[in-house]
Amino acid sequence: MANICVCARFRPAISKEDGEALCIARSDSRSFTLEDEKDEQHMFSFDKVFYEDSEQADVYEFLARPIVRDAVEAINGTIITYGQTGAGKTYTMEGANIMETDNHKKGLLPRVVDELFEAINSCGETAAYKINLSMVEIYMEKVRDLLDLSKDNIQIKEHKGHAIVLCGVTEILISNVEEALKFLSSGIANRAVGETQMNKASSRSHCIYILTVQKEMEKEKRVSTGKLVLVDLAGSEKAEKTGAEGRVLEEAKTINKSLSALGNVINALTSGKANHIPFRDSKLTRILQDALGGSSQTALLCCCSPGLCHFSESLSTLRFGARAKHIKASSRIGWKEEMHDKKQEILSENDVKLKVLDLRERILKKLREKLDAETVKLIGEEFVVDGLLCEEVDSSHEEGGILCHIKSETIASWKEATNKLVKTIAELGGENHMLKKVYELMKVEYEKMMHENERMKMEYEKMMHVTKRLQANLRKTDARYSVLVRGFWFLASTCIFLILAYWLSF
Ligand SMILES: Nc1ncnc2c1ncn2[C@@H]1O[C@H](COP(=O)(O)OP(=O)(O)OP(=O)(O)O)[C@@H](O)[C@H]1O
Repeated sequence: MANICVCARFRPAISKEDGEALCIARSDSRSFTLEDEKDEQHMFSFDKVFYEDSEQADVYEFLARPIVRDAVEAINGTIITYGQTGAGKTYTMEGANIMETDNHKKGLLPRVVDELFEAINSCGETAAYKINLSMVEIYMEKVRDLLDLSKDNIQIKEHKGHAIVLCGVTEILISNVEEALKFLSSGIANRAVGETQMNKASSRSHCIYILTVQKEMEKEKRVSTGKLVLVDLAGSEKAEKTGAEGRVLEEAKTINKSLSALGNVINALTSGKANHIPFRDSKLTRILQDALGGSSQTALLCCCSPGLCHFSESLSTLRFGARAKHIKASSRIGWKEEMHDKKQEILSENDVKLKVLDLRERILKKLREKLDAETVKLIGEEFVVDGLLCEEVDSSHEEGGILCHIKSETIASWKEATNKLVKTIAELGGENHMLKKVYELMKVEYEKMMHENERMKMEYEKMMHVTKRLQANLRKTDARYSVLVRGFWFLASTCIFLILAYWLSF
């Protein structure tokens, strides 16, 4: 998935909206028009649009499945649901209920869990997997551990390798789908939920589900990790419309503030002058730093209500999505290049170590020819102690870990590049095919023209021959004509002379 995959979803009208006019006119599976009461139209295009009749499974297949598959291969991914309160974010994420078994109502989260376990169970014995689950919510600008409510102010730190870490968050090792759903269900029960006019069970917090997939390859003695983050954002809302007051109003203000901070980050990332991205302006943007500014594969689902009365909220949600669509790999390249440089640095360090090792082996081999084995061993150890020569490179050490991490980043960028290449190759293939056809046509035309040319050449030669003959005839005719003229003048002058002579004789 290049850059950010942005989709829009319109939920069906709910009972209290029955009979209400709709604000959406479908174009195709990627674009639609939003219309207000005055028939003013706003065209939008996304990677995919899920209309009112779309299935939960369709959303999962398009938006989440590729990211989940990649997480198993140690590529980080983030899925975010965004939108107005009551627009269907939680329904999309969790389903009607996290334990829901009805396939029509089952949300992204249980499907993600299913797919993760299916993927790791079908990979054979080449690798051992561990899946850990963490769940936090950002409520009133505090990060709370939903799996251990005593941790109600978790700190966010940035690791050396730019990864965002939640310090001390509970991580539960889950070994099967049932266990995962059980913990998810108890975490969800701990979420801050309140009733607003718009939504009976409105999420008053941003909820973040983190599934970490650790893959241990025994043969290669390597461990790699893929982090899958699902974010169910709290809904943006207009206080006057939701009828919020008191605590609910305070919650709404905090939610709107953090969503504005998210909007500012998106604006900074898409403005092209991203010297400073205000990730630190809110807990939400800080946690999403990885997903938006880093190397994670990210999918954003803009949830909207289809009713005309929600037009302005839907418009602002969709504008947010349209803006996010412009977050390009370029703003995330800095990180990738840094990782690439780091990788090169480590690789060249290892290269030097290998050369030194080779030198050590050669020296010790020479010494072995002259000295006994024990003395050579002692000298070898002395070399290492003195720092003259190094010990063998162990790829499973710290660098191995960094390399694994870098590898996942590199795989992601290579994958992205490969996808682009495949697309370009397909396009070029099409162009090539067309050019070949044009070439064939031109060849036929050229041959026709050459043939015509030959014919014209022959015609020309014939004409030249005729012209020459005509010229020769003309010259002959000219000569005859001058003889005749001269003869005529001779005869005429002779006659005149004879007439004069005759006349004079009288
Ligand atoms: N695709 C859908 N199909 C059927 N019902 C839906 C769909 N999407 C949402 N709903 C229903 O709409 C209502 C509001 O949805 P939901 O709670 O998911 O909204 P939300 O965006 O999470 O709101 P908030 O931000 O307030 O938490 C719920 O009753 C939900 O069951």
